[in-house]
Amino acid sequence: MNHETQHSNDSSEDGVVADDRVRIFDTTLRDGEQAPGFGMDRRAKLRMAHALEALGVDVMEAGFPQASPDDFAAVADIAKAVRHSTVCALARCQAADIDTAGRALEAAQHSRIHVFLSTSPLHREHKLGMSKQQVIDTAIAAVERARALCHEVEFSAEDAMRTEPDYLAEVFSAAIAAGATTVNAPDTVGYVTPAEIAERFAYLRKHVKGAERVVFSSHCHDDLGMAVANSLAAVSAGARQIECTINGIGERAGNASLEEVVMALRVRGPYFGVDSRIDARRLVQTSRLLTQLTGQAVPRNKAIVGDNAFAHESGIHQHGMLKHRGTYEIMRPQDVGMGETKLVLGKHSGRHALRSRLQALGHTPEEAAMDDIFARFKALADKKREIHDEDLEALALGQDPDAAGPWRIVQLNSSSHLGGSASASVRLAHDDGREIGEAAIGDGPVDAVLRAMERATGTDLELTQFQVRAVSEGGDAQGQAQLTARHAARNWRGNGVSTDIVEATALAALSIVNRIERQAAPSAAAQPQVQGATA
Ligand SMILES: CC(=O)SCCNC(=O)CCNC(=O)[C@H](O)C(C)(C)COP(=O)(O)OP(=O)(O)OC[C@H]1O[C@@H](n2cnc3c(N)ncnc32)[C@H](O)[C@@H]1OP(=O)(O)O
Ligand SMILES: CC(C)C(=O)C(=O)O
Repeated sequence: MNHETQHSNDSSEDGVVADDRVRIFDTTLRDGEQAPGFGMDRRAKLRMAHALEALGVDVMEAGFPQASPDDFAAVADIAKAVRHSTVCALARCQAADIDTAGRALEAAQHSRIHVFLSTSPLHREHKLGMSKQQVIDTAIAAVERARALCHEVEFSAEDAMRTEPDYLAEVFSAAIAAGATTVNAPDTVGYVTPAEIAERFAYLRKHVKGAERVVFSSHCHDDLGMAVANSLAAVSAGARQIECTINGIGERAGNASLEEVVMALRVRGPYFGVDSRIDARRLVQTSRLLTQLTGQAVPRNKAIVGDNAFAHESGIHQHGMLKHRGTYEIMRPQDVGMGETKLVLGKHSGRHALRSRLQALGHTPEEAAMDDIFARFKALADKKREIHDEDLEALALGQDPDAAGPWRIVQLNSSSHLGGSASASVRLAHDDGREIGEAAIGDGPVDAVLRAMERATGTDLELTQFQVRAVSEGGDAQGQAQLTARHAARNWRGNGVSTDIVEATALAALSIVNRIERQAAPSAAAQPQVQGATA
């Protein structure tokens, strides 16, 4: 099958390649998929291919058809389905691989065969057993064979960054003469530094014959954590294709992350002077689809797509964000499809963020109440990893103004015994300077703590109603204890909120005792009738 070679490289009339944008060559479905734990069958690969096309990748490397019947079928499926990206297949410089790739790509709207061959001394000698000239001859034969079977050919010099620069230029010159329209210089083992790769690409663009007619491509691995930086350094030195993967998946430590490369070019556009055509608003959904298809999640701190990428917990950051978003964000979450910025309330949060959230929930506590709410918030946050809105509601509720009073809990312990009984001990402090400790045994921890509270405060509480309800999510959810007790021929109601239901009960009892004591105080007559107290 002969194909008129059509440059998908946007080359101008005289064959000089347009320099104005970076082509995104996604290899999620090949380099990404070949890594342990990330395998996908043909159905999964087709679903991912549709997402990559919608994302706007210029090229998607759909697989390695010679690898297996299922990978051949996956490439063929994708070639049939995808219309707005070039569909690429990888092949060794062996006739059978190349012919198989050509067959798999037959239905493609725009097809590319990507042939590769090692060029470094170590690979030449120990892996291939080839001389320099044999490598060149093999590469030429492979490119010429592939040209007859697809629209365009890419040649990769595997382990290019550990290849002698002058020899690498010689190999690329031969591949271009044979018909390659893209030449790719992979950092196959993730070895090079940004300064070195920039120097190498500048050298290649100067010394490769036909350089002006082809696209130079960079394919970086992350063994030393420099894949994205190296890819961007290559762009600065003239590379106009970056090979990358969603979530940075790939061999060993993975490849350059597509979302990071794309957003670096987008956010620092003036610095790089070129951009890709990726629809960045689809980055998060594409990342999550890959997670769903492979079952491999990304870490919370993953750049661009991680759950924490636009989440702020520390009080200083939250205060800054409330004043001006640019204090701690260099892009908007909406730009990558992440939704809204999150100010996560937790033990590192400050008053500004807490007040802001309470106001959003309809609570406008007075300054004095705010200090107490903040203290209870911090105590709660020390126990819970994240504070949910329900927790805040409960705190605001639990901070019933009537509940404030002379008594406060200093220490509380309880333990259950075989057979169901329990013991509890409390240490309470009073505004008048008293500090009282008492212990009690009860039918269970709630009964025991109520008895201990009665003993410590000298207040008889005849429990008439006891309700507990979860007021937030998760295993460490808070519970709200609501008590009704009779004292001095009246019903008194109190509530307490805590992740520990025994503590919630103690707080509820304390709110009743405080209310009773305030009621008994000389100025009580001036106070309004309190909620929950009935004759
Ligand atoms: C850097 C990269 O990521 S390259 C892509 C790596 N991806 C994969 O390998 C996944 C798919 N691979 C496979 O399924 C298998 O390796 C196959 C089907 C391609 C080949 O399997 P086998 O024929 O059993 O060979 P095997 O994988 O054991 O060894 C590789 C052979 O290819 C040769 N070879 C390796 N790279 C190349 C190349 N670029 N061009 C030509 N021959 C090559 C090796 O010299 C070796 O040859 P030998 O069998 O004559 O000794
Ligand atoms: C096949 C080539 C491009 C590759 O994956 C590598 O060298 O890492």
